[in-house]
Amino acid sequence: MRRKIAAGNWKMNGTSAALAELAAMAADLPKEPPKVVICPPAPLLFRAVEATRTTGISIGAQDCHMQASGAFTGDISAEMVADTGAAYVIVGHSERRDAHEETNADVRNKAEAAHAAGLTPIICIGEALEDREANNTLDIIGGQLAGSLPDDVSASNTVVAYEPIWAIGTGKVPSLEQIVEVHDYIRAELVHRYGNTIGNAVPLLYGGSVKADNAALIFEAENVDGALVGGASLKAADFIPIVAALAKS
Ligand SMILES: O=C(CO)COP(=O)(O)O
Repeated sequence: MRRKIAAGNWKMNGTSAALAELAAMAADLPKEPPKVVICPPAPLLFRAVEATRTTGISIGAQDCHMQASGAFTGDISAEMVADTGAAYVIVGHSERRDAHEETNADVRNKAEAAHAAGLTPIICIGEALEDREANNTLDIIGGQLAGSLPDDVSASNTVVAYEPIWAIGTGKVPSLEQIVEVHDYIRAELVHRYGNTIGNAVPLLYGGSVKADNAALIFEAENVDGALVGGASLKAADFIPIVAALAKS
């Protein structure tokens, strides 16, 4: 069975006061929880790892640089992320592809840097509204998969997150049929490139306006193995019901 993962991306939200939410999440995890990963802003990584050390929660960063070190003011390397005790790193989020002009090749290089540092990259892909409206969704997703995923993907070292850009922070969620179509396509592409064993084992997350009241329906899709949650991961009271829905699915 594939790993189920409930991941929270706090984006540029949260100061040290937000660490209390991690304790609240840990206290309310369902019995036999899925893997829970919280990705706070980088300044909180060390303390978030400390705060979750004896819980079932893992910590991830929201980005890393593709180089191991050097003159890259303001950036952090995968090795630095790993040094905090974090185990995951989001790469290729659409907000970084957009605001920082990250290309598929950049994302692939970041995923390779993550692997080299022993981190599990959560590699994000997703189409814009104009791609969806022009019926180009699967072409875009296929190109992002081919360009953003490294060759050294294994059953345990990579997670892929499908986040349609038009669903992020908008309250708009694709229909279950649309989610099934894209996730089945991603699964088929992974099997095609990496073979049955690896392709069928890589967890696929859905992201984009996942909330407590729509999570159970989304988790009905066979190739949805969890969620990458933005706004609803900031508060334990909003996030734990999503974790519980995943545990039940
Ligand atoms: O971008 C996202 C997670 O990475 C999704 O954000 P929302 O859940 O706020 O729509």
